[in-house]
Amino acid sequence: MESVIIATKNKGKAKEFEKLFLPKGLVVKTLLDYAEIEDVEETGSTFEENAILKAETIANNLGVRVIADDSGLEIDALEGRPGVYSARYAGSEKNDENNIDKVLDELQGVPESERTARFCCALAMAEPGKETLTVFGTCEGRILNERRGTNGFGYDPIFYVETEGKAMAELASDEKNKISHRANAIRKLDDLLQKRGESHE
Ligand SMILES: O=P(O)(O)OP(=O)(O)OP(=O)(O)OC[C@H]1O[C@@H](n2cnc3c(O)ncnc32)[C@H](O)[C@@H]1O
Ligand SMILES: [Mg+2]
Repeated sequence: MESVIIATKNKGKAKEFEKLFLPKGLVVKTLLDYAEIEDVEETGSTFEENAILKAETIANNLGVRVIADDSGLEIDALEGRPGVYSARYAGSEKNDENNIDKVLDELQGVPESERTARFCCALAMAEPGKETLTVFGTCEGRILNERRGTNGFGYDPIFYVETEGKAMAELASDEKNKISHRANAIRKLDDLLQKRGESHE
């Protein structure tokens, strides 16, 4: 089977990409398969900039086409935070549980109607000698007062999806993969490639 390289070390993302690309007949490889590759510093101020940084650095390093995902949670009552700092919101160690606690603390006393938020996902596809493509997907929701569900990763237990009537972490993976920011971004990438008469190979 053909393969696609995703420049991520996040196990939660890796699992989702595997399931999202399998129906396209593509096996996913991630940086978890290339332990020797060092982390790319995410110095950009937007999801797009960071996705491009990760994709181009790893594509040049490996000499092949690579897709990178930079994603996170934008909370309106926090002026868009944690945003590009989502992975390390509660400190320099990446810790999903501490990140959730920090968000819940900051939103204490904020009423339901003002707890609107969205997950964002920028994907960049880079290949040495070619123009880098970027796409952007979102998923609207609101922040719960406490955790619900154990599926998914990151902020999924406190992100309520109105259209599903469930927290993201209460959705089965195939349900999340229909409506997520990541799924929406992949659909846009597929459309862009199709318009250009290209494919993922
Ligand atoms: O950079 P890579 O290696 O891909 O892994 P990362 O975990 O550092 O990923 P990001 O820099 O894109 O940071 C995104 C953070 O946003 C959160 N996040 C992204 N997508 C999410 C999702 O689908 N569900 C819940 N949280 C998500 C999660 O906490 C991630 O750590
Ligand atoms: Mg990162």
